[in-house]
Amino acid sequence: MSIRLGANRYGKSESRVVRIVRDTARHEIHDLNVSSWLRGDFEDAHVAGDQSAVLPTDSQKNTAFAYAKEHGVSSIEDYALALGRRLLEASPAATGALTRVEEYAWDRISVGDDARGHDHAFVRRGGDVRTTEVDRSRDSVQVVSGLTDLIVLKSTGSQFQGFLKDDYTTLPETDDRILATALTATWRWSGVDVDWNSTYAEVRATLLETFATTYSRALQETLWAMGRAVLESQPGIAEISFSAPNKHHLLVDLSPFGVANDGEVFIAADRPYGLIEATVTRDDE
Ligand SMILES: O=c1[nH]c(=O)c2[nH]c(=O)[nH]c2[nH]1
Repeated sequence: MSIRLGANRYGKSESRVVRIVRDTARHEIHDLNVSSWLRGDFEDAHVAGDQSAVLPTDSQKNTAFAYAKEHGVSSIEDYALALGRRLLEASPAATGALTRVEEYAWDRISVGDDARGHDHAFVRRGGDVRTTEVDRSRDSVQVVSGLTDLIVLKSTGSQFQGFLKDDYTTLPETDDRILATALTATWRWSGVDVDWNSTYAEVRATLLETFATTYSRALQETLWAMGRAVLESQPGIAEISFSAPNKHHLLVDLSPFGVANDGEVFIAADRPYGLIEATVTRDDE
């Protein structure tokens, strides 16, 4: 019998790093969830109990906090690039470092009629979360930007019909339904010379506008339309991937009460949900 160690990696997950920029009276906040992993030759740590090559996950966590100050957080991508570079430098046995960062957005509290909002009081913005994943090896780097939990709904402009039917198919065809999802999207950049913050806002706006303005014959078609629109407008993006739970809204039968329901009252079913996933990519990638 031959047994060997397979793929392995290790790191610190979900350090909640909050960086306040307080160089002036008008503070800024970056509220992050940071995870890192090192991969490489860590065989001895597993099979011989020898930890001499292992940079502790505690040190990885400390670096995440120190770098929030030493490098700063101009964007989560820029921060993750720097953190990954440092972890790789600090760990000779590592061949790669993966850094994942989520950012929770805060808005300034508006006070009176001052449109600028308060200098140092914030209210957490609900909704979607910006994400990045930076994968560094010794001679390459790959940046994926993204968002998760972008909850969107169309109250019409969506159908689902003409689908394959078998003995177990009961779903009625519909030419007018609610389409809703909590979108996760990740887009891979072909380089790193990118304005991370402005492109993030542009991609998010493109996703929303395409969702709103495209008639949907299925969530699959909507993902394709959103992906195409992003690749058409952002030459630096090589591919975009989606994970989209179909948040079913089922028409409630009000006829027992003698009440008509022409697409007006729905039950939002949380489970089960269809899960539609797709990647839209350039031909030459
Ligand atoms: O947009 C949809 N795609 C499907 O694949 C599917 N399947 C289903 O039951 N409803 C839907 N809706």
